[in-house]
Amino acid sequence: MTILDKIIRQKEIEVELLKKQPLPEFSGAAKSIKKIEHSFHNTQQMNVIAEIKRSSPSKGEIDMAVDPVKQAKLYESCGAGAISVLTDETFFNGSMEDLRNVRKAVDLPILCKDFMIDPIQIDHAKAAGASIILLIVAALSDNKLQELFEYATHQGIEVLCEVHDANEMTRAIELGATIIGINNRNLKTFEVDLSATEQLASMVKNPDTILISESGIKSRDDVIQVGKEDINGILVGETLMRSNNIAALFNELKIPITKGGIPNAR
Ligand SMILES: O=C(O)c1ccccc1NCC(=O)[C@H](O)[C@H](O)COP(=O)(O)O
Repeated sequence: MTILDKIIRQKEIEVELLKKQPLPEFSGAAKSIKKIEHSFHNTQQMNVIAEIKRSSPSKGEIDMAVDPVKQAKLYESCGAGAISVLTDETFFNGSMEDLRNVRKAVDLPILCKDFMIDPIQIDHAKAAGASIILLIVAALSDNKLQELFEYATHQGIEVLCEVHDANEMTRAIELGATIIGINNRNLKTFEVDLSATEQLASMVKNPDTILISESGIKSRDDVIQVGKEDINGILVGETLMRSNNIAALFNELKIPITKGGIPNAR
């Protein structure tokens, strides 16, 4: 059984529990939630989705003592375009409470980084103040993917549709996903290969699709590599969480971009 299978099995248990709980009040109601779809178009620098990640199955403990609110405010002040909060408890030591607290502290779009298999999870993400949720194509049948995509969209929640290979990218395009994340990490083997972004981004022909390169990005050179294709943003977790100079790291990662990719990257 792969780690993704184990995570999904755990989510099935959690979903049954969520269905027995009352839905918390929407804590982010007072905020005007900015959309990634608008803010990631036509920018002049690489957009950074900065992640709050205490630990992970592939790396173990990263920063168990992190204060998610302090970290999110730091990301915002350094120019993050959005914040990703890992809300899974069992495998990443995150929580929906983290997201709720971050929502109160920052005005940026917030991605609920979890493993969605049921609409009830989208309700809880929305109630905590998420503006965008993740749908991992590898973890969902076509029917489930469509159901969750339509449900989230109908709720006014944006969807980051995550792919790792050509077949998944075809499914995301056929679904009509407007924001596609190319995960450089294979969630079954943990292997990271930044060339996944280059290979899969070229399959996207709609210039309005927002493309995000996810995982394994550590340096300016890595951004230049994934930016050979026309991507709009990068999702960075571990490197930011381990950095002791986050402002300098943002300067390194926020490379000028133009339509068609980073100038001179090829
Ligand atoms: O990070 C993992 O080990 C992992 C394992 C299984 C499923 C998902 C996993 N990570 C979620 C992510 O997609 C990353 O947190 C995100 O892309 C940031 O990656 P990184 O910059 O490499 O921390």
